[in-house]
Amino acid sequence: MKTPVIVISGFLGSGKTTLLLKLIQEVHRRGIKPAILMNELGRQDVDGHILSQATDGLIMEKLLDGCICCSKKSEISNAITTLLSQSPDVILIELTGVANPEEVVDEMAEPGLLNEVFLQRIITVIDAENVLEYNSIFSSDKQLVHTLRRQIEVADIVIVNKRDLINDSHLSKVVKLVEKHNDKARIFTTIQTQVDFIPLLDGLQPLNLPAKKSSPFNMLSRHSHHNDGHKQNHTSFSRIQTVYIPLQQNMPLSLRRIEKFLKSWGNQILRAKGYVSVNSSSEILLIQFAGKQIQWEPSSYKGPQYIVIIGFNLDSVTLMEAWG
Ligand SMILES: Nc1nc2c(ncn2[C@@H]2O[C@H](COP(=O)(O)OP(=O)(O)OP(=O)(O)O)[C@@H](O)[C@H]2O)c(=O)[nH]1
Repeated sequence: MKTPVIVISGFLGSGKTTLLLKLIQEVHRRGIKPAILMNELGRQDVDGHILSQATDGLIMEKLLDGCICCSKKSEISNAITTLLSQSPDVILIELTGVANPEEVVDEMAEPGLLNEVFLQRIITVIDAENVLEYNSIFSSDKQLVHTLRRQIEVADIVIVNKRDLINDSHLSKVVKLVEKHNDKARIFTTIQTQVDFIPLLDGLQPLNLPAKKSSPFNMLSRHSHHNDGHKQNHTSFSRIQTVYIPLQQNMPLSLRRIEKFLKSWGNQILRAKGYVSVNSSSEILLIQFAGKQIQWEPSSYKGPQYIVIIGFNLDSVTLMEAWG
C-alpha cells in the first residue's frame, strides 16, 4: 500500500506552519500517524522547532538552507525514505514559500519512491492581505511570479488566510484572483487557518483499518484513480496525477511515437520521464520531458522499462487507453 502525501504550499508567511500544526493535531485525534517533511530556506530551523515544541515524538525530517525546488531536490527522496521507515499513515510536506509544488510531485515519481508514495492533495495557503500585490512587487522576477501562480493553479484546496486583516471588498478580489487561476479547487476563507478539516484530510485513514466510505467532499474535487498498471488500491484526490506506464521489453517503440504522444496532450502533461529502449536498440535511454522539451540521455539503467507521466487535470484511464 502506498503512503499518501499531502503537500502544503504558499508564499512566505502565508500561514503554512500554522496550518500544519492544526493538521498534526487533527490527524493525531483521528488515530492517524503523520510524518513531517519540513523545508526551510534559512539555516535556522524555526518552524521545526515550533512543531517539536507543540507535539511530542513527532516523526520529522528537515531540509534546511535551501529550497526543495532547486538545491534540495535530490534530498527529498532520501528524506521521504527515512520517514517511510517509521511506517506513517500520511506524510505532510511543508514547502518553502518560493517552491513550486510540482517539483515535489516530480521527485515522487522517481523510481525509488514511485511505488512507495502517492500525492493525496496539494493545499495552498494564501496571505489574503498581500497576495494582490505580488504581481507588482515581484514584477522583475518572472520566475517567482510564475511559481506563485503555479502554487494557486495546481492546488486542490486553497486557503485564503488572514481574513482578519482585510475587508469584504478586498476578500472578493482575492477570491476572484484564485478563481481566475483555478476554477476547480475548493476555496476556504480563514483566520489563523481555522478550517473544516474534513475535505483536507479526506481519504486518510489509520493503517490496518478497513477502507472508509468516501465523504461527500470527494465529489467536489476531481476524482482520479492512480493507475500503476497493476493495482488500484488507493485514491488520490489531487488534480495532479502520476501515471505509470510499464513498457514491454519486446515491443519495439520509436522515438517519434513517444514524442508525438507526449506532445499531443498539450499543457495537460507537465512532465514525463522514464527508461526506454527505442528503435529496437538494446541500449536503454533516459527520457526527460519538461517544459515542452524532450531530451534523451544515455543511461546505465537495467530494470524494467517504463514511462511515468505527471499530468494536470488528466484522466489517467483515457491516457492509458490512448497509449494503447
Ligand atoms: N493576522 C493574522 N496573522 C496570521 C494568520 N495566520 C497566521 N498568521 C501569522 O502569520 C505569521 C506567519 O505564519 P506561519 O504559519 O509561520 O507562515 P508560513 O507560511 O509557515 O511562513 P514561512 O515558513 O515563513 O513561509 C505568524 O506570525 C502567524 O501567527 C491570520 O489569519 N491572521
